Amino acid sequence: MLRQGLLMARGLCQLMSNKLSDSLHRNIMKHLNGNTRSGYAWTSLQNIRAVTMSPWPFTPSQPRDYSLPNASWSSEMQRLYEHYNNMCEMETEGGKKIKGAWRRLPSYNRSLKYATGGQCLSKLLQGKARIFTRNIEEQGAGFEYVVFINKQEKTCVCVFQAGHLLEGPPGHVHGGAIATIIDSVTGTHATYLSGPVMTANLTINYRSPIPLGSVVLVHSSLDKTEGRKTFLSCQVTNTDGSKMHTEATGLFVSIGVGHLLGL
Ligand SMILES: CCCCCCCCCCCC(=O)SCCNC(=O)CCNC(=O)[C@H](O)C(C)(C)COP(=O)(O)OP(=O)(O)OC[C@H]1O[C@@H](n2cnc3c(N)ncnc32)[C@H](O)[C@@H]1OP(=O)(O)O
Repeated sequence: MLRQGLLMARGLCQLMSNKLSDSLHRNIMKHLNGNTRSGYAWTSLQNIRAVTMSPWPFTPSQPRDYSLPNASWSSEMQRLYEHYNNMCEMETEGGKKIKGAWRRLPSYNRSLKYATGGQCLSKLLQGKARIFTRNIEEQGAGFEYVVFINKQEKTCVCVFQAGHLLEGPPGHVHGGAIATIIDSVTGTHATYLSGPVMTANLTINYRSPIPLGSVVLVHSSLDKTEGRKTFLSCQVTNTDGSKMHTEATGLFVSIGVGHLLGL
């Protein structure tokens, strides 16, 4: 009898506590969606990982991972996604799944999600800030892309489908949009290899126009590292590699977080 009473009391407490934290959570999310500075979560290394820190008991919602397929992806985009994704995880003869040489990098639309506190963090935070390549809400209209990285070979490939809002010459992709995807892919690759970096130099040769709506591959490879400097090469080709669209080299310089804050 006593035991039953205790169990009921514990259940009631749990129910009240869940209800309370649900309601607090709802209020916090309402507050955050109004772009006010509350809670604390930071998604760093743009396309690499999301680290979410939140004071108990407020569990923030999961951000959308833009690197996952959506309805706007063409069959070619989907095929290449599956091609590289299958190399991320392999099945042994015994049916056991093991890690492959490749990794898909998740991608979010904010580098800083929610933040409070610290002067430095607040200085960086702009509630309305969005990652340049992920700021068009309409699926398929802007940059649709997914980045895979091969740790062993120190190479990186991005499957990129350019939407109609990226037009430059009639029916073709704007050179600035091409530079943007190159900077994002090589910058992500350099960050993965060397930690936080900034682009110091990007040299681009445009060889052949990229048709709007087509799918291309953006390959990035490490040339060398020298102290704080990471040198990468990049090629943008059609999906069977028979046509070179763009070639580039990039220099990325390692920075401390203080550099971004102007300290
Ligand atoms: C959280 C992250 C998420 C990262 C998420 C990743 C994905 C995002 C990708 C987007 C990346 C961007 O768009 S970044 C945004 C665009 N880039 C920027 O705004 C950068 C602006 N520039 C700067 O802030 C600065 O100039 C730096 C950081 C690049 C370098 O300044 P510094 O730190 O004072 O270093 P400094 O001594 O000048 O240079 C270091 C070495 O590099 C050489 N060096 C410097 N600049 C150049 C150059 N243009 N061309 C040749 N060499 C150069 C120097 O000679 C020196 O060589 P030695 O004497 O040692 O031999």
